[in-house]
Amino acid sequence: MSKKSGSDRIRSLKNASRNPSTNNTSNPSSLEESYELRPEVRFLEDTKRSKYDPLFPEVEEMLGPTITQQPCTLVWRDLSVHVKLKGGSLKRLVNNVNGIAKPGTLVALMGPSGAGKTTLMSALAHRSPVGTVVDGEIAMNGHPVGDFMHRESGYMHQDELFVDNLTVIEHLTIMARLRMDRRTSSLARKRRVNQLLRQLALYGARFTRIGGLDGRKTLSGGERKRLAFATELLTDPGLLFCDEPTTGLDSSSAQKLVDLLRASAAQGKTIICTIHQPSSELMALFDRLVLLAEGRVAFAGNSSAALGFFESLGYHCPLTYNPTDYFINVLAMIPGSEAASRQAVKSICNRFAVSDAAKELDMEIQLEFHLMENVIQKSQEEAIDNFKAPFFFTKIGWLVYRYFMVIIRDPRVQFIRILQKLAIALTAGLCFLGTVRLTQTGVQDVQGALFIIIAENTFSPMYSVLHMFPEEFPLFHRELKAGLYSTPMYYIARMIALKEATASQDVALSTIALTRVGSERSRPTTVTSWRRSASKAPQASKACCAVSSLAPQLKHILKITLFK
Ligand SMILES: Nc1ncnc2c1ncn2[C@@H]1O[C@H](COP(=O)(O)OP(=O)(O)OP(=O)(O)O)[C@@H](O)[C@H]1O
Repeated sequence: MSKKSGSDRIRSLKNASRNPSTNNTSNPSSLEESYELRPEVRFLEDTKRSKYDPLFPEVEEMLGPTITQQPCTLVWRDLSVHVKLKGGSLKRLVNNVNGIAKPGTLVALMGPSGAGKTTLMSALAHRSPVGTVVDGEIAMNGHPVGDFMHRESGYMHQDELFVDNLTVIEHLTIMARLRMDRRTSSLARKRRVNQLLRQLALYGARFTRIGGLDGRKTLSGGERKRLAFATELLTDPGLLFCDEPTTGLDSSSAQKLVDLLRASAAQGKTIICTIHQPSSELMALFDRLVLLAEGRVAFAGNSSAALGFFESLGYHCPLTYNPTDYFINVLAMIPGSEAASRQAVKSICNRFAVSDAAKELDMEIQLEFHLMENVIQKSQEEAIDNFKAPFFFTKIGWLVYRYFMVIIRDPRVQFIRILQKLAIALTAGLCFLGTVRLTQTGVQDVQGALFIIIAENTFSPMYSVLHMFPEEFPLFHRELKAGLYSTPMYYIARMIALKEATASQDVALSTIALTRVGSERSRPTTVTSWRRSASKAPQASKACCAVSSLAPQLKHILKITLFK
């Protein structure tokens, strides 16, 4: 593929979204052509095959894509978002906003910090935090938004969270199992993972660990963002929300990521994206710009029309200025003159509310609500009801696999634990070597040995899981809200993985210590003691997991357990 100049690329990407003939999900070449794939993802030089390879690329080429996304139109009218404060009063974060996002469009949601961008996007995606009150109408394809939005739309968070010890392909495979319809064949799942690895230029890094502290190669910031994007694209949702996807990336990685968003929009997706300080070239890739300030819409429309609107209000962007930076500066609160800034913002929002652009937008929204009520609602309901989540035990199985990998992929911790167990077992065994006798002293010795073994099998697993929940809570909470699994599923899977991974160590401790202590004459007693002491560890772990889940932070848990 020949290298295109920036403006050529923007033109071709935009044309792709406008031209229905190329705007077809059954033609993956449009994405590949518009997004310049790195040479290594073309597989030509890649001869290494392993059991993790999702599918051989030539088979993939033959089969072509299977998933067909549904075009999504999202409309919101008179939308206000309030948050409940401690005293019970409500604080308004988003104030009576209207808007529309159509298939094939990439919408940039911009505004100064604290303008309400994340709050608005969470409300649109039906992912508002607890304690938030959303008023107004939001509809996707004629259906008021509800829990189905977790399945029908993707949400790329600003801070991407992963199980760091997994490799890219393991992560995507597990996510495909948890997210995709249970009737999707194994072949189709592998094909989807394979497609995404290729399309998002992650194929070369498919065996790379996502993160970790053991000095191994891990994903770069840009690759992590692309992996987060790939995760959301697994089910090929028609609607995608991206919260500051370019934050923390250098300009070239940011450009590549927005190119990807643009290319996805060109395939018919509706993408709403909050973004900070985009360059002019990046901004040119967006179809629509929505400027928020103080929770209100200061402008909505084509980014080129924004300049005209601000100029009509007397705000002239200097030639050397990036227009979007200029708009944000105009709408930002100036320290020391907040009242004047607020007044200026209020006046801009009021002027926009009565502008021709706002009237046009209102008409479009009214029309969309009207059409939706009559035409599409039924088919959308059918499509929503049609989704079949994976079975309970399938999810548990894949979660167990994931957590098992987390445990065994941290060999240093395992190694230290084994050493510690061996040391304790040998010390206890040597201290009480051959002390099992049917005398008063013998019984007391056995009691002492059992106490040490049981204490070790109880307290050591307890403390080793104390940090577990606080560490995993953010990811657990996010995946729980996304409907990937339920709390009981998480708990059961976590416990099974924990038991399987550590049982051998606990059994080894009891066995070594008790065989040193015990004698040939009391083998039945030794076996009973061994069984009882080894079984203490899982029970202790489970009890401590319950304590671990009581508080979201480790310091709180230490306070609970140490009674500080
Ligand atoms: N739970 C809450 N309680 C009180 N105020 C809140 C709460 N959540 C958000 N806010 C306030 O609402 C406003 C909008 O927050 P939001 O996160 O939507 O802004 P933003 O435009 O996304 O900002 P940024 O670009 O800095 O991420 C901010 O002033 C924020 O402090």
